Amino acid sequence: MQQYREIKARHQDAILFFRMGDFYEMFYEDAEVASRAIGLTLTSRNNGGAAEVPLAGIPVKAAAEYLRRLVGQGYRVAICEQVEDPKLAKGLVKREVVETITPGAVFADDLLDGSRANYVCAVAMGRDTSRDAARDQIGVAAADLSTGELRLFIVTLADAPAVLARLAPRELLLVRNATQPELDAALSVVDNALVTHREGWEFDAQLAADELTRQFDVRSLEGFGLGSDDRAAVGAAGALLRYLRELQPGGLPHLARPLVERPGGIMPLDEMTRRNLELVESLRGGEVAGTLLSVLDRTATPMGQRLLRAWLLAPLLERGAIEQRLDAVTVLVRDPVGRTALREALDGVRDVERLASKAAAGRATPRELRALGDSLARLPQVAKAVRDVLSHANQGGSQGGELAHMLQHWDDGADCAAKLTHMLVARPPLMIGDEDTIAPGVDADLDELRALRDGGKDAIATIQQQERARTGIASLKVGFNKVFGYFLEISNANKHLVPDDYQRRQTLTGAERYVTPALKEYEEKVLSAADRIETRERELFEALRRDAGAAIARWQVVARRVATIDVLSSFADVAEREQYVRPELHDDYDMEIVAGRHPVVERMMAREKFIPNDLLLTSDAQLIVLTGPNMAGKSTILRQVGLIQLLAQVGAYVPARRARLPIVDRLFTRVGASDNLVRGQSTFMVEMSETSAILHTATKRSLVLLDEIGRGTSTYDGVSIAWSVSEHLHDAIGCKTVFATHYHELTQLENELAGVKNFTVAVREVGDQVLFLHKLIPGGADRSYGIEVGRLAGLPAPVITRAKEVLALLEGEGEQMAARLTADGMQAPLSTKRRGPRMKHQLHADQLGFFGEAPAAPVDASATRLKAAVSALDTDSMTPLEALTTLAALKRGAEE
Ligand SMILES: Nc1ncnc2c1ncn2[C@@H]1O[C@H](COP(=O)(O)OP(=O)(O)OP(=O)(O)O)[C@@H](O)[C@H]1O
Repeated sequence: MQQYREIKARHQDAILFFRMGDFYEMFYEDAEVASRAIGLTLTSRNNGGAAEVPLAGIPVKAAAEYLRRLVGQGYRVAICEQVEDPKLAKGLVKREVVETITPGAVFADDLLDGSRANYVCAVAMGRDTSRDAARDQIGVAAADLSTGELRLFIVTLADAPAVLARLAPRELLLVRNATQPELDAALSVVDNALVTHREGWEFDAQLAADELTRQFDVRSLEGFGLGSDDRAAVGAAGALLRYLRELQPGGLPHLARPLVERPGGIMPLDEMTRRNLELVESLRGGEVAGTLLSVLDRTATPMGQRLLRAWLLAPLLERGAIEQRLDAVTVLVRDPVGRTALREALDGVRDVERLASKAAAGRATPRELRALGDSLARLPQVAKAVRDVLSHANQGGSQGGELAHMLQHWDDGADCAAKLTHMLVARPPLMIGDEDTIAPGVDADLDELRALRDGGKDAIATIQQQERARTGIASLKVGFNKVFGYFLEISNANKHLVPDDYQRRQTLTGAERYVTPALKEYEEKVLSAADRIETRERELFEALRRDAGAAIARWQVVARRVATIDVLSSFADVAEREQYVRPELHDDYDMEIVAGRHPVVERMMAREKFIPNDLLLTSDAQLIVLTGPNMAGKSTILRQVGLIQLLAQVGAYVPARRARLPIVDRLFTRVGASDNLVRGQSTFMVEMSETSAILHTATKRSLVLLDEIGRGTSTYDGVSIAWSVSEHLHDAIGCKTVFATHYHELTQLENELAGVKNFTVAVREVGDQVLFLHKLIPGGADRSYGIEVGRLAGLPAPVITRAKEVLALLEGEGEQMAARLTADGMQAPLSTKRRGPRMKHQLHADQLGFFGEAPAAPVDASATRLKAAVSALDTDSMTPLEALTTLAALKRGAEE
């Protein structure tokens, strides 16, 4: 236990799997935690007379499954192996922790999702002093151990959540005890990540620079595009490297040189937009089904699948870069035959990125190394298919954009592929020794040993014939087991025929097993050959794996290119199948979508059922107020505009007949009330902070899509906020905006502001039923048909009838109110600038009065009346403003 305690002391925060023979044992608290977490049986062990030690063990062979479950629940597990042969050990067997597995640092396939990267991110805060006004700067270092990818991000505090949400790390490394409330807020977008705190000095930029230069064997970090102002990112990378090295004491030979990303090239997508547009996860359930990703994913390789996901979360901002991708998609769309050939070539390509990483980390099994070889061997076909597509395109005068870049300095590692497929058998075993791994004809020694082994086996088979003839026992057979080796088995019925020179080895119920000197002689040959074969195979295999792994940088590059080709061809495939068009991008303001469709909703119905819609946003119509009944399709139109713009900036074709689009610098989508209660904020508060973020960040070049601002509060507060938000977006920001709302009052904005246009989604009334036409037409809606939708949803008939009565009453009230307002000399009923607080108050009191729940001011002065009024209040459903207003009314009542 002494050895255990010493090792455990160095791995306090992990569950220690302590190797003892064929088991990993866990002791004390580790055993208790593991037994609770994954239902292991807890036993105990007598610790030399001292107290009982809780103990739980798992067989080494079954460890992968237990690991998967523990790590899946967010635990870290340190694997402590016996690092010397117990037979050769003098005294206690030496043991060491060979790796620590955490949710963010795993290699095993069953702990990874092939369709997404598995990042561990270190985040540090710094200051950018290079500008006139020093600004907070966030450095994020992200590593995916399974692919060897290392990325550094230098972002502003405001953009940090977008980057982190995009990376969706499984594990976060933060400075211990740092008081950084701004950073904590930014980090709140990361769900379900294991947080690991590290000492502040580990994030020191100077130390980190040393760490990085040592790891990548370079003189300075300038070659990576890192300068002295990037202290936060460098610090984060240093801390991350140090941490990963601790987890992998064997080193990180497969870690690629860092790719640095700065603001500018990529549009930061905030969490609400990412969620509301359901880019890679559905709003409900967080699944891929029903997302943009699910529609666009026709990739053939896991690398392509991962890259597609990353692209959808990182739209581009530079027109040149976008056009490069679009050019590539165009040549692929125009050449269906070439594209089919390309997709066929891609089809058998496995996860080169992860397989190569395993090879470099010395973990690839024989089967995986062969899969790497087979996949690399297919790459020349991929290159040929791309070349064919490009040469067709060239004949038509097109250069091929990004696709052409993929072939520049193309290195598919044909040499290595040939070596791997030549040296390894076609279907190698999972482990050396189970079956042959190295192909025949590769190594003379090995061939000779195999001839010996096979000759021995043949000789043994001959012995069976000879001995049957000699003894006359037809059922005599030669067998083998690991304990006794080769033997001759004779059933009890024939025991009397056994010759004298047979030596008995084993007695079974119905038979006896014997050996002869000749059998032993061949057995010796066969077994020693088998031992030597395994040793030689291991030598050859490990050398081969080292060679393949040493070229990791080449494989990382080619894997990335294959992924890009795969995504581009997936875009082309979807474009053709779903009849998407190439967006026409320009640098001006206007946005024109002709017959646009929602890529996901249209797939949920027969193609002709989905009604396409046109949308024009220009400086004369920069803010569209979109009203219309419930269920008419307002949210669908809103989202489809966002998705079309996003797809265009990702470099994909878009679901429309024609789309002339500007490049927008930001895309904001606030839809409905998102459920942020988990984060301890009220729905309305969340809505307001999201709106506030948009107003602070949007520019003239942004696209803002708002659905139902202000719904979470009282009608008058809501309308007032929606009104002033629209004015601000129109006057102060000037961005393109589509504002879907049930507040029909907002349609009056069209009369007041030059760039506002009203649109509505048409419905037709047939009798007392409503037909949803889903067609966008100019003008405003005057009714919501909410009750009709309630009826469709199955509200009981009496409730519907009563709702209609109440509506009629309310509408009567509204008319009276309008009349009163006009009498008061108000121009536009909702020109809030002109309407003072007194008036708001008065409106409110009317509203309360109608429902008769709260006391309308003035309240009777007597204490009993006041008490009754207070206890009648439904405080749970009141908004803060209602509460204040009512309180003021009560106070006035009390004072009278
Ligand atoms: N263009 C369209 N063509 C065909 N069906 C559509 C179209 N747009 C929407 N729909 C259908 O109508 C349903 C309701 O659409 P949506 O949620 O966009 O309505 P809404 O006006 O935003 O409703 P609410 O105001 O109640 O939120 C969609 O789920 C879809 O089935």
